[in-house]
Amino acid sequence: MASLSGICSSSPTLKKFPNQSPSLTDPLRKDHVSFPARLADRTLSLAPLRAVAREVSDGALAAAVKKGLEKDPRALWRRYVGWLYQHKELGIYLDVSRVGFSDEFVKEMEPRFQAAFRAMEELEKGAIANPDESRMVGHYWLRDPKRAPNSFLKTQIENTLDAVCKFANDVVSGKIKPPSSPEGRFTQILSVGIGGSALGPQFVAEALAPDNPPLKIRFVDNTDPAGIDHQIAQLGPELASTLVIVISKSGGTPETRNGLLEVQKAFREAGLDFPKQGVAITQENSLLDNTARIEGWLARFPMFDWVGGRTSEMSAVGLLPAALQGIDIREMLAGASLMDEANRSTVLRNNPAALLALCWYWATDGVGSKDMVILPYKDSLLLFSRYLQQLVMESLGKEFDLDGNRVNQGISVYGNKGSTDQHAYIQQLREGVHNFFVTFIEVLRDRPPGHDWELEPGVTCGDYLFGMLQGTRSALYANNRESITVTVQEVTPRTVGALIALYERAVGIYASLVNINAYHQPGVEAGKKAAGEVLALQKRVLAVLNEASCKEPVEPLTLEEVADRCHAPEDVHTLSLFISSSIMCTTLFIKNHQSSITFFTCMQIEMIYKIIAHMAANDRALIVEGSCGSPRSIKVFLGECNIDGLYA
Ligand SMILES: O=P(O)(O)OC[C@H]1O[C@](O)(CO)[C@@H](O)[C@@H]1O
Repeated sequence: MASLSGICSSSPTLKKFPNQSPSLTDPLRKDHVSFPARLADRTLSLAPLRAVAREVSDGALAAAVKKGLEKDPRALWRRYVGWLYQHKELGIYLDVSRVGFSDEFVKEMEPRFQAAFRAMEELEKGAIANPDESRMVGHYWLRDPKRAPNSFLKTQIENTLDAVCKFANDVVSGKIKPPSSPEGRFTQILSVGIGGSALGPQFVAEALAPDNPPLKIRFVDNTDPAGIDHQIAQLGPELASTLVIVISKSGGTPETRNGLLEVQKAFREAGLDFPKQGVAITQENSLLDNTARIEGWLARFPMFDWVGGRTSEMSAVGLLPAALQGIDIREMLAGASLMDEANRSTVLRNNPAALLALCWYWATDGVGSKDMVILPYKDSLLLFSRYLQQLVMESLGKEFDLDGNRVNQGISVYGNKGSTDQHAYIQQLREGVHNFFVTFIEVLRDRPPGHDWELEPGVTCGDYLFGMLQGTRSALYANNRESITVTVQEVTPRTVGALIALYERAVGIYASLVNINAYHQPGVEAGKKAAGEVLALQKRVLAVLNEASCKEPVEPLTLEEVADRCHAPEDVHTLSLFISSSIMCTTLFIKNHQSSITFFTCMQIEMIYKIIAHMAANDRALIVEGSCGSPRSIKVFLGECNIDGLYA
């Protein structure tokens, strides 16, 4: 290993590139980030350094650090060679030389890594690694079933894989056919699912689907009616030869349910028999599973309790759509399994996932102080950053650590692809606010053999892409911006499987380092609950308006009147979720201070206003007098009175 003394020689624990920061007394500087309690040991170790640093004037400090920063190409080469990780069989390299951690930092972190390795070993043996939900975490068993903690789970995994392969073969070969398609075989997949039930399949389809797959894939991954209409319109008459795969671990996610209902309506309107073209991937006995069973859908595949949505790509969730597109899923599994094996090493420098976690910890101070920019220089890997966004942010973005301390952890992830992004935001990365570190994903093979040509003497199109990556990496480093480079030979099922496994494990290890549960997502529930409450309020608004509109003469209501009539004691809890006060709201609160309109009703008025504006924009038999731009002028009633009390 190369000596790192030249890289960060001014102090073992000196954060890299501090010459970037003009003032050590600036409260926004990262030195002033409040460290979570569990990280107090590191804070202490930085304290003497900060004391020294404060004694040095900004200019002198910058000069001192500049001297210490490694810009000598020979020393940098030694660091590169010393830390370069290679997985020979997979043809994957990991270069962490452009992240400025020191030997002392690595030494300091070693006990924590050993603890993380032990935690990972326990997890793989079937420990309850997700304590809040009392669940095992078993996505690693999916690519190596013999590691499952019992033979029942092992058989479940193997049987599911066999069933996926058989079903996909039968569909592709035309043995399983759509009932009324002139094509005589399935030609399209419409995948309905969201979050972990969409992002993996989307990434893999973009990365690996051949130019002419046996079945082409489309996604409904939202409850946006126009988006769903667009997908269905694009299918056109091919709806008759579309296999609809509905994916939801819980089987009750509203967006997915809505997507299903919309697609089923399109089938009815086209005179097609949905169950003969429907497939469900979900947990046994979920709402979706029961629906599919009762309606007699074409097939059902299980999602396991011990696989989280964001780590489900190697379950039926990812494998079935991939196999139907002609992607070699056993190769994906083999790549993931090989990577998992490497990531079981307890020697940090031989463990690529641990090396990534080390870099993340160093770059973000272990508190998410910098964002992770993912830049694959390959069009087919465009969706990798989007996939990683959920994997990293839903796993690491946590309010509390495992001991109940408030830590507000996380690392923000974004990115698209190079060199395209060089013409969008690299300007800021090079010269602007220094709040990120980059991960370059380099693919050595430009295009399949035999297709290359030189567009100028000695230079191919791919050479330009290569040059852009290397140039950007160097330019960022020259301006003290850190980067990691992951290099793969080619984008193949094997390397994609390995990349997914690499990041899954890095997230798990990093979570251990910062002592959080990476496998639950309590924060998502608040938004879901609030959305349900908005819809409940909408129903109450409609009931109130209906009652007033059934009167003779019709009684148009102001927003305050609607709110007053909607008001019920339980709103106090409900509406506290919407404390994003508006001017209208505050004004009303002050104006009506003496009256019966409470602050919470005031919150309700804002939401009622939004509900009415939304319904009015969507031809919902609502008549609004006044201007939506001045909410207090509004009076509203229903165009049709519904005496059956339909909205009650
Ligand atoms: O697969 P399901 O249960 O429909 O959930 C979809 C997504 O919703 C979440 O639960 C929360 O966003 C994700 O973790 C998950 O991937």
